[in-house]
Amino acid sequence: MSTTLHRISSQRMFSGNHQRFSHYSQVNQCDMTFAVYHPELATGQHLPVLYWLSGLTCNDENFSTKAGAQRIADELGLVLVMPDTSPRGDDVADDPDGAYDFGLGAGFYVNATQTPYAKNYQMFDYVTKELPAIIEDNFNVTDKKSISGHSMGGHGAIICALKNPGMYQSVSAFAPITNPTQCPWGQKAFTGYLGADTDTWFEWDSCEMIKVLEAGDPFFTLPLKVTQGLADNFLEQQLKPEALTEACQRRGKELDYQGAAGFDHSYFFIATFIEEHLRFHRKYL
Ligand SMILES: N[C@@H](CCC(=O)N[C@@H](CS)C(=O)NCC(=O)O)C(=O)O
Repeated sequence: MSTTLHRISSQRMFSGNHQRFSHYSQVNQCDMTFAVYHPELATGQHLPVLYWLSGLTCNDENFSTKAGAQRIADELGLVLVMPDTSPRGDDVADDPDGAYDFGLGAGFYVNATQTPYAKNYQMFDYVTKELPAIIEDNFNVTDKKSISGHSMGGHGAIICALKNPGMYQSVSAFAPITNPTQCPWGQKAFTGYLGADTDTWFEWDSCEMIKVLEAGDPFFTLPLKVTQGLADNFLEQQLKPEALTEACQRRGKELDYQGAAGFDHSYFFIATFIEEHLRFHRKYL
């Protein structure tokens, strides 16, 4: 069934346009917002897509206004697609205390199974199925796609790749929450979205999934790049980059890991390294 898109805004930017859309999401059963930057290097040219998944508290606008990605995407001929980080709306369940790390702005890119979240929080299906179908139906894109993100979204990007063998050409992450079953942000989110039975959490944890990957899984050869600020105040308690580097090392999975001295968790960090990540993805798209 085709989806009706409502254009919220359209701004000329470099050779192309930065546009925001809303639409009714079948999987999340509410209106969702996303942004697309499409270079117009040659009118009508079909271009590959990089999906960007943002972190806690964000919507589509944090990345589009702070990362400075469009200038490089324009040069490289890459379409950027930036979804929101959760369902939204007055009828969508939120954290009971309105906390920033669960509920609105914090969908964690999982498919919730628990009441009342299961009704609207199907963010994994949204970013890996519904949104790509909408993008392919409505924009001049090829079927080549890669995925990247920050923090909750950095982990989300890795999970999307792990759970969809062959779907992406490359994956990268800035300061991902690598091992959510072992950190407070992840434990809170997974308890709320997936329930108290921790056995159901492992298929949503990148380190746990890498541990049990079958030999020959396409993830083993998927280009993977991670950049982590070493002055990030969430480093030890929430992000645990060594959990991911160790999981990859144990399974012989190549990982281009860069610790960036002096950088924190902010979009100043992302703005500094986004060009490296976009050039990395372009090689495979
Ligand atoms: N609000 C939280 C931190 C939330 C946070 O740092 N969010 C990151 C993603 S995990 C972000 O990108 N924030 C929005 C921004 O910097 O524009 C706190 O004060 O501890």
